[in-house]
Amino acid sequence: MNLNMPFMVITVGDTMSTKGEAVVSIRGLTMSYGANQVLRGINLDIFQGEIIGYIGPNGAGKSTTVKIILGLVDGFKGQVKVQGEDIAGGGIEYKRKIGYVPETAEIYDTLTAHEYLTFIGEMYGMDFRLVDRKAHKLMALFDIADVYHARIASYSKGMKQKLLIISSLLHNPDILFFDEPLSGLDANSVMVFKEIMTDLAAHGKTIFYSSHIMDVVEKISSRIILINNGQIVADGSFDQLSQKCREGSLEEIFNQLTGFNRHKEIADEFIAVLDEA
Ligand SMILES: Nc1ncnc2c1ncn2[C@@H]1O[C@H](COP(=O)(O)OP(=O)(O)OP(=O)(O)O)[C@@H](O)[C@H]1O
Repeated sequence: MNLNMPFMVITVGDTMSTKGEAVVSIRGLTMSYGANQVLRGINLDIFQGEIIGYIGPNGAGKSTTVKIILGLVDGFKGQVKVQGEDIAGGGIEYKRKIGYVPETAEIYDTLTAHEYLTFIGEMYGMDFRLVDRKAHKLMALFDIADVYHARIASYSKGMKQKLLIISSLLHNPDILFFDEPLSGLDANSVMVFKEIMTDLAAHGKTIFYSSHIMDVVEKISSRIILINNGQIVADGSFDQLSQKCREGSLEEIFNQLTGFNRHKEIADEFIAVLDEA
């Protein structure tokens, strides 16, 4: 592992001229919570059909970036455009084209999935019967159709996660933001969801996928963006990043670019503290 260049910026993506207009365009994005400057000048263009693996250490600002794009967080500086529309303009129409699986979600869990999903669908202007039929079919494909009329409070963690995924996709959005979408899913469901992501991109959808599961990000992403200390420190396909960093896995690239190699030392110290009398 080469730790001599922990904070270099690696950008190896194509230029805009080869890909048309950006679906999401971010310029000079900064964001602070009080004295804590979380984002320090993010510049980013995301293009149709890309699966962006958006990675970085805990607290790096991944969820904050997504929430700003979705219009859920105010107080940022810089410019964010979604399909050419500046989100600071106050319009909400662009949100119809977006689906979102948040890292942690508040679901109305006294509702049944039937009630919840038809409510969400109708909020997007869908016909009740259409959303009901689609919701039931999608629940069946995730093997949870039998609880369609059961209260969400009775669901396991993975069942709730499947429900969140379905609710993000019901209205067939063009741009998907998935924040740790695999959380709680069993191995079979992970395989299904990975295929769904690939198919969505092949159908021209754009996916912004934030996760700490490096081997999935490595395999699924057409482009990987790593942020550290509020800045983009790497941007390119896995093959491009691995050639530049001379590392074999995304986990090792992550270690190198975040300047981290103390895992063994920290684990040893952790055990030593547990052993203290
Ligand atoms: N509502 C908030 N108020 C104050 N600080 C916040 C708030 N939300 C996030 N932060 C801070 O912003 C920083 C970035 O948080 P964010 O959730 O964007 O990180 P992340 O990269 O998604 O992390 P993780 O990988 O742990 O999910 C952290 O220091 C966090 O404490």
